[in-house]
Amino acid sequence: MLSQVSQITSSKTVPETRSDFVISARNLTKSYGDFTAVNGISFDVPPGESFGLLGPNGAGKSTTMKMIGGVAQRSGGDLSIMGLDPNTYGPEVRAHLGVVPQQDNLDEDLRVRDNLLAYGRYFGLPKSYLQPKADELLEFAQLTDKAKARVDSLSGGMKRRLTIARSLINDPKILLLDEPTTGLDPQARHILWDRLFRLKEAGVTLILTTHYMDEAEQLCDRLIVVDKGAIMTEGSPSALIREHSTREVVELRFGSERNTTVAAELEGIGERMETLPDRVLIYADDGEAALEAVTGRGLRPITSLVRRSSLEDVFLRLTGRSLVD
Ligand SMILES: Nc1ncnc2c1ncn2[C@@H]1O[C@H](COP(=O)(O)OP(=O)(O)OP(=O)(O)O)[C@@H](O)[C@H]1O
Repeated sequence: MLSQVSQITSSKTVPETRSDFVISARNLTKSYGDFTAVNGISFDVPPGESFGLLGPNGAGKSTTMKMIGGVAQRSGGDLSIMGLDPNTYGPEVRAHLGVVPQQDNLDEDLRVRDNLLAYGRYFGLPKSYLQPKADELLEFAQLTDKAKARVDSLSGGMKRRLTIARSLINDPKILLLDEPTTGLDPQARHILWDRLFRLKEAGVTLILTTHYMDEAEQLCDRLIVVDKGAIMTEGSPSALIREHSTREVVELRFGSERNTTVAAELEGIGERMETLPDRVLIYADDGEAALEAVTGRGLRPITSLVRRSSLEDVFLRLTGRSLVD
């Protein structure tokens, strides 16, 4: 189907390109006046990969997505999508992309199924393709029984699924998802993750931004950790955790007054310590042994928790800050 979409939207002769990557970025930069939102980032995404941009608010994730999606012009660097430069081949590149923006921008005046049909018509897709495709996508988004419902009657999770269904109308090879589950409750997030997994299984390349470490760990084969417009590190979630953290972490809460003063008394326990306003983190491969060492010194935290290291710990290690402020 994609070729059909490409034919419909293509106005130029598209060069034959060969690349091992569906997206390649080199020194990608975006400035707004004097402010550099994306500061020379480089990455490659092979086909079928689920690739994440993880970072706090303002890191430059959405701006990067907008450059890939052709919504924002880059200020510098090179970008290739399916071997094509989106600056030169905008419509041809967009024919390969599905875009799920951070804010749902569904047409609230149209019913659920009509949203899909209207979007498909905008792509110039024929009715004979669109009717069955809309039904297939409603099924995929678990919205078949909502086909005739008004969009404003849908829950946040349903709206997100409809936005994703809509982005798939042209059978894209690459799906761009900007903060796909922000604002959703845990159940809605899990349903969405499951749908995204299925797309990945079907061979769609997923590019997603998130500031949720659990989402990145669940969905991403590989990710870049972005802060202040630059890449801090790159790798699979498990490799990043292995490289930048210990196996386990002990979280101790001594009360807001004491958390910052207790550090000296914990000296030497575990491999490393982070003191945050609300808790102290001790990094150790054996968390239980580290906790025993704490209590062995006569220290009595109000709460204690031994957990596996996560991408949050990677971010903290690299930036000294928490992912979610
Ligand atoms: N049109 C714009 N004009 C000026 N500055 C902008 C514009 N768009 C984004 N910025 C700034 O660029 C920086 C990066 O923004 P961006 O939206 O890419 O971050 P983000 O990592 O996606 O964070 P969020 O999750 O909050 O969207 C921010 O400081 C933001 O204020």
